[in-house]
Amino acid sequence: MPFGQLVLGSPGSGKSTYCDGMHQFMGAIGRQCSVVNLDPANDHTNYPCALDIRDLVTLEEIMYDDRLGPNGGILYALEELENNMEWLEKGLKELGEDYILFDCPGQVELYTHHNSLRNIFYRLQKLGFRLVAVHLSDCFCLTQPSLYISNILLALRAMLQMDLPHVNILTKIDRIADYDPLPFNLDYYAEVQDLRYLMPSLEAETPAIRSGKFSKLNEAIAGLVENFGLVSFEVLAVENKKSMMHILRIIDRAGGYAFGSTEGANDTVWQVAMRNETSLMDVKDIQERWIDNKAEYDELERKEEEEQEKLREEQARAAAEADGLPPLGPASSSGIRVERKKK
Ligand SMILES: Nc1nc2c(ncn2[C@@H]2O[C@H](COP(=O)(O)OP(=O)(O)OP(=O)(O)O)[C@@H](O)[C@H]2O)c(=O)[nH]1
Repeated sequence: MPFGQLVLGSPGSGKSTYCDGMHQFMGAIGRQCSVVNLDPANDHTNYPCALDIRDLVTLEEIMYDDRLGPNGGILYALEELENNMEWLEKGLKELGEDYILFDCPGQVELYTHHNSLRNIFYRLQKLGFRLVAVHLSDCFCLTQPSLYISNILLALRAMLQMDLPHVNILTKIDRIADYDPLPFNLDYYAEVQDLRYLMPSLEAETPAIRSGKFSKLNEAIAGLVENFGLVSFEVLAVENKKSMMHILRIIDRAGGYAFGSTEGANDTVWQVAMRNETSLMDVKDIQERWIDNKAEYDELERKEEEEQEKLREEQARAAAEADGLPPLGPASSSGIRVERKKK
């Protein structure tokens, strides 16, 4: 049974970098996976692209042929894909891969109200794919209450529209310590606790429109988010292996990968749950990890990785000697290194 992640998020939230990092991380843990590019505007991918929507349709062609702008062009391209699902189905079949990362376009209309993306994945579900929507938001949004609340609304809308197991992630969390100090602990934002505490800073942000109506609107939005009670965020620094491991565990649970590809196969659900429970205890307090003691943790993890690297090299050398082979060069690093794009 194939599994997949739909990587969603507004432009620049880190979707392609995530796909690249997750692809490398899965390679390092021995899980075969492929990345499929579904963004018709993405003409350069850092990851090895197993299947590319641009082989079916490109944004430039659509904009030229149909005289559309970039936003309309992307929506039209996804409608094209929806009408040519055989192309995607055939491509996925030929790949024969058990795990696929789908790098989606950044146009938010595609996962707030336009139906093509939803219909495409609905078709894949019918083919047996077990999918998880992974919705990314740049943690920069925490620096302004209005941005943070907009991102919550966006995440909520995407959850309702995509109607799939869903994991929301605040990306680039390694940068959060570089921004101005936040008025609340990082957990407050990640757990989406009572938004009413943010109201004074929200109103201070826009003094020109402060009014009774504005306050009521904000309270109504806070009430709406609270009533749904669906949104919370995980945090991620894509080059940090522990952070990637934590995210993948959560996604595996959300999509059922953690329970094996067929019910009753291998370990029981309880065995898997027990195993994950102990590993989840390793998760640190995010405020402490990414803000209060970030430098100390970075240094600690760097040393840990160096030691693991040395150990791997020694083991590889010992294994080669035992087999009577010539000594090996340095073992290949399983660290995630992603290419940085200049924006
Ligand atoms: N520091 C840091 N930078 C990151 C991280 N993830 C992504 N970035 C950077 O964020 C920028 C945008 O990342 P992309 O992966 O291009 O974002 P995208 O969502 O694919 O963007 P579009 O293709 O425009 O929709 C790049 O410069 C990345 O290097 C992270 O975890 N930490």
